[in-house]
Amino acid sequence: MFSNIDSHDLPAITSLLNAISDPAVLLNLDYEICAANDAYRRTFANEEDILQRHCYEVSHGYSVPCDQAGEHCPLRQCLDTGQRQRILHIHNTARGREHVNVELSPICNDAGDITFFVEIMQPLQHRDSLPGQPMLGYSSAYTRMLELLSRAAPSDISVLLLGDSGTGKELAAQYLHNHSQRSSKPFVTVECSGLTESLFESELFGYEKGAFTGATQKKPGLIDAARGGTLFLDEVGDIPLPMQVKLLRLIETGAYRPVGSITPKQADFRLICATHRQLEDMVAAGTFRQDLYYRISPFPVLLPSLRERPEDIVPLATHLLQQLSPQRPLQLSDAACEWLTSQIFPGNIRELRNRIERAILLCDSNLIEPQHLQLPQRDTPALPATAAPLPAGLPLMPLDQLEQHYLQQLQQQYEGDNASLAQALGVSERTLYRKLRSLRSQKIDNQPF
Ligand SMILES: Nc1ncnc2c1ncn2[C@@H]1O[C@H](COP(=O)(O)OP(=O)(O)OP(=O)(O)O)[C@@H](O)[C@H]1O
Repeated sequence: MFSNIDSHDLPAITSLLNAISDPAVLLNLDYEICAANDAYRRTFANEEDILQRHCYEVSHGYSVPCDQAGEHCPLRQCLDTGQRQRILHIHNTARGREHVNVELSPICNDAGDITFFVEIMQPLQHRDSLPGQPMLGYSSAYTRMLELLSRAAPSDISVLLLGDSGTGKELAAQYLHNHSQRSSKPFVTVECSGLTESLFESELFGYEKGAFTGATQKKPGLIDAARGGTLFLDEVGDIPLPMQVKLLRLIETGAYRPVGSITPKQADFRLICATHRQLEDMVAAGTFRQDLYYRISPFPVLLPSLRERPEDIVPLATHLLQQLSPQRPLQLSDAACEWLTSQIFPGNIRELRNRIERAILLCDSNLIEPQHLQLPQRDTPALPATAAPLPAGLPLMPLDQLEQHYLQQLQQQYEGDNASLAQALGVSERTLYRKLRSLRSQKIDNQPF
């Protein structure tokens, strides 16, 4: 029947595969499913006969192998390297599209040539960061990010979550905690921006009675609250330099002293940090300690912005619609989907969420149209009124030169507030920094138009 498998062998191979509790199949070199265990049939086959069908067609509905459809193909990689491969893929299941951890191992003949593969699949269950708050996204940029999270979650490694505002860094931190061995212990968030030095110490380390005016009783700190669990330092890039030293000491020694106490205490937490800032640039500028940067960043994960995953906008908007208005059977019209996909959301998912929340209130029927989603004035944040219009009769010049003049002028108007400037221009701060860097390196003259 199939390459090298006799139909008489099928029951024995199937019962071997049944020894694996996760869904598993035997594949041949032609990507055909030669045998499948019961768990696979229950999870993915949906009562269909899947033997002799191609894995890429059953799993993804493709007519060609994944690597020819622009995705990573573990079978191809396994063939190329001869090694076991692990990857996070999106599979069609009876419940719809789901992320699945795929592990593919080669089986060789006596001559050492690969003849078959055993593929074991673990659906990435409980993708919820919080109850009812799934990490939603099917684009390859998002799937790659989710794969990193799922690999890091079970270990105790410190993770640094990077990404623009509203990309889901806090949700990702919750996900890491919920899928870690510390998940039954507390998840404690420290909002680092705006903390003064004394507040930082007393909030984080706690204090003894009488340690300072107003300390009428002993108070445990957030490190105590996170004992055994996860400490999430949000906006870690906003911690001023004097406090960075204290944080570094804590991370390096695991020891701290409550304010007013002489007895050191031992901390026990897994550290997750997040920032929308470019920490490497801050290290270069001397505003973030290099030693602290290395301590918090052994496993950096970049959360993609919505601009990098426009195909996720409509699924996200649909999910938000159901989440924010569970009682009403609201839907997005085709025009609304088209409009949403064409938009730039500098505030990412948070901004999308705000638009949906507003549209729910404005829509009287069950169909959300573009006008419910559009803001009254402009759809992209307007530049301030002080932004000078380009003068008429502007000499013809290369576009990149024009961009440089324009950015230079805007930078003066924004007085160095690059975060606001980036938002107004609809680009990430990272992109703006890159453009400004090239502007500085080219030393264009400072003349306005
Ligand atoms: N993948 C996702 N699926 C569904 N909702 C999401 C996803 N990512 C983020 N959200 C929602 O978007 C909003 C913003 O997410 P979150 O607060 O985690 O972003 P953030 O990157 O931490 O933002 P900031 O840097 O401004 O603090 C929240 O309401 C969150 O529930």
